[in-house]
Parts: sequence; C-alpha cells; structure tokens
Amino acid sequence: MPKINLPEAFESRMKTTLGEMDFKAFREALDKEPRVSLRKNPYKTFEAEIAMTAVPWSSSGFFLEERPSFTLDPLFHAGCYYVQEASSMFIEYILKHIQAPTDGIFLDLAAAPGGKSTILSTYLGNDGFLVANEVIKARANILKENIIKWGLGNTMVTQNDPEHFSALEGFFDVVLVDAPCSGEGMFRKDPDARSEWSEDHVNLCALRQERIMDQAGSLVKGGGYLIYSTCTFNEKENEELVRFISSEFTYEPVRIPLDSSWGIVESEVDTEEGKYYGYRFFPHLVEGEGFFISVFKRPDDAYHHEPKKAKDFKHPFIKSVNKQDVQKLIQRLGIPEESTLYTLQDSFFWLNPIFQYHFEYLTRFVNIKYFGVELGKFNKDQFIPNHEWALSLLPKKDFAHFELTKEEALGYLRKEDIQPKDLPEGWVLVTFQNMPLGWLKNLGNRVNNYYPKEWRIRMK
Ligand SMILES: C[S@@+](CC[C@H](N)C(=O)[O-])C[C@H]1O[C@@H](n2cnc3c(N)ncnc32)[C@H](O)[C@@H]1O
Repeated sequence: MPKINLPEAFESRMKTTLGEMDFKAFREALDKEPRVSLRKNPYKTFEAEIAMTAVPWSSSGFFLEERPSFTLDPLFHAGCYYVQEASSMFIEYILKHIQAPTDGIFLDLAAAPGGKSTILSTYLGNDGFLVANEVIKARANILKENIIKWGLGNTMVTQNDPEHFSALEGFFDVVLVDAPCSGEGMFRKDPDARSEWSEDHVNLCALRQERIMDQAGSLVKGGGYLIYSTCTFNEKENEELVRFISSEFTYEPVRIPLDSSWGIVESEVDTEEGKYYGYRFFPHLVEGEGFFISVFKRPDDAYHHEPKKAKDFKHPFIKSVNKQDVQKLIQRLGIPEESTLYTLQDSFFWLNPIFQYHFEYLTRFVNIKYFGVELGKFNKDQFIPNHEWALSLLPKKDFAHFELTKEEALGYLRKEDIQPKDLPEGWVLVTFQNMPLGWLKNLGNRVNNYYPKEWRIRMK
C-alpha cells in the first residue's frame, strides 16, 4: 500500500505521460524520503561537520546523508548556506551555460522565499545587480530576510505585481519566472500540495502563468534571456506555456547540454515558431524534486532599454547622501572607499556605486522593501549598527568581535539575555565559527541582545 495517496486524475495523467513501467518507479519514488540538500554561500565559507556529497550540476550544492536540525545550527542563521532541493540548483548550471553577464541586471519576478534569488545573487557577486520581487507582502518579508542573511548587498527586494514592471520593457539581462504553480513536484515533500490539487486548479494556474509571462516576456533586453520554471509535471503549465511565450514574443530557443547520468529529461516542444526545449526533473530519475525549466534568448537586435539619467535623484522616501557626508561616514564606519549612501526613515543604506545609475532609475517604478545593505542610524552622536550590516559582507572593523560558544550562540538567536564571559564593552559583533550572527551591546552592568525579535528561534 503506497504511503502517499495521489489524486486519481493526477495518477491517470502521469500513467499516460510516463507509461505503466515508469509510472511504477515514479510512484515508488514518491514514497521515499526526499533527499536533503543545501547550497553553501561561497562568500561565507565554513567547515561542514557532516558528510556531504556534491550535487553534480551545482558548484556549491550538496546532498546530506540525513536531516540535521538546521534551526539549531547557528551557521544557518548566519547565512552560510540555504536549504534547497537539488533540482532548483540547475539554474546556476543554466546561467553558466548561457554565459549570462555577471555584471548584468537580473530580475527574479516571483522570488519568495528566495532560494533561486540567492543563486542569482551569488552568480552576480560584486559586479551585477538583482531585483528580487515578490507580490505577496508576507512572503516578500521572508524574501527580504533571506536576502539579508545571504548578505551580498547586490540585491533590491521589491513587492510588486508583475504588471508594475511594464515601464521596464527591454531592461533586464536575465528575467527568471519561477511561476506559482499547482506544485505536483512537491507532492512528496508537501502534503498540502496534494490536498490542494485539482484539475481546475491546474487550469487556473496555467491562466495565471500566461498573465505573468505576458508581462515578463517583454522585460528582457536584446541579447538577454528569459527563464521559465515550475515545480509541476503537467503540460498545461509547462510545454503549453513554452508555446504561449514563443507565440507572444520573439525569442530564440535555447538548448542546454545534459550529462545523461543526471537523469534530467529533455522535452522537445513543437511550436508554430519551431522547436523549443524544456527540461523535466522526475523524482524517480533525478535526485531532486519535480521541476520543469525552459530557457529563451531575446534576439540581439531586440529593444534595449537604457535608463535615462536624471540630474538629481528624487524619491518620496529614499534620499541620497551628499558627497561630503558620504566621505565622513566612510571614515567613521570603516566601510569601503567606494560607497554610495542613501537614507530611508533616518537609516543609512549602502550601495555599491556601480549599481547607482540603474538603482536610481528603478526606484521610479517599483515598491522597494530593501536594497543594498542597511547600516544603521544615528542616535544623537552614537551610530546604532543594524543587524543587516552584521550579516553583510561589508567590513565591521571598528567594532569588537567576540566568538560565542554554540550554547551562547543559540541563546543569542533565541534573543535570550546572554552574559558571555569577558565580553568587551560597547557594541560587539558576535560570531560563531567566525561567522557574524549579530550585535550585543555591553553596558557594563547589563548586556543587551539586538537580535531581531521577529527572527528569533523558538525551538529549544
Ligand atoms: C514557486 S514560488 C517561488 C519560489 C522562489 N523562486 C524560490 O526559489 O524560493 C512562486 C511565487 O510566486 C508568487 N506569486 C503568486 N501569485 C503571483 C502573481 N500573480 N504574480 C507573480 N508572482 C506570484 C507566490 O507568492 C510565490 O512566492
């Protein structure tokens, strides 16, 4: 008796798609425990204590032999890795294959909770800029938290409906749409995905995907790439969307070379415009969850939207800091010589100057939840450093650093009143295995814990 009950209509469709033999293997795979995997943050390296084997299509993805408690690992909260199933990590392989420009501007249109955004942010490193967008407010907050933990400072988090990007036609080098879908590929991991599934829901998802792609398809600049993915198996949300994109927009098909040992299945999609390609991940063939992905190239001579340079930066909430004050703050805070600073509600934000031009242009059109690195604010003459700065890669050299034991680190992350022995006075950056976790302030008679309340861990 299978452990997982599948919706009947889904089962009969999968039998047709896969054939009886393969369906049996697929069915058995769904009853197995999913493999646990994570992707390390190459900018926050650490010594792993547990055995890991590499995910073959990812430079920093690893399978674990068992599932540890990530919540009780301080390095997880320091942004040293992101727990992600392996199929999704294929995005990195695609970016490398298409040689997406590392100094480009990328958009992740449906980004929460941020797994794929952290892949894009890593790929762009110090040279490129990512707009990570999520339409649902609560989910945009989770996205923001994960971007802050990842800490590269090359990302702007926005909360917009795809429609709001319409003024940015031809603007992005890469647009990723990891579309909301019926989630058939999550049946193994997520029982809710099974109970919410119905044929009507599949149809509804396909319509919503068309609406999203209708917007997203125009945002890629000439020579750029559109990447469409779902975590579902049915053709309506996958191959049919490939047909929709190829008929609505001018895109060239992109074929991705595969290693046959990976078990990824190429799906040739015949369209009126010719053959396009999709890549299918089935759990009985691949060590990962169900996934579909397709890549499209915008012809080189297609529209290329260059931002118009404004004389002065104007925004209702974000203000740019004048050059003299930037110099003073560079000295005072020990941040890089190359810094652009802005204020938002009295708080100072850092941005790499190479993104300034594009960032300032983007602020005209989108609803910004976060950008660059939030450094902190002045209280009279004292600078109060923000948690975001602690988790970022920016230097914090003017502050004392203090290494916590694991027990102290967990107490800190639970926002308890911890009293580490020999803690220096004043603002202290606390670390675990040399990875910053956040701030403590030692007032002599009392130690204040500045870990964000809403992020604290509740597990004992
Ligand atoms: C599959 S999830 C994205 C997962 C994410 N890319 C990751 O790797 O962590 C799809 C996202 O699309 C969002 N979404 C829902 N309706 C949407 C819409 N109409 N337009 C754009 N995004 C939408 C969902 O809230 C959800 O966060």
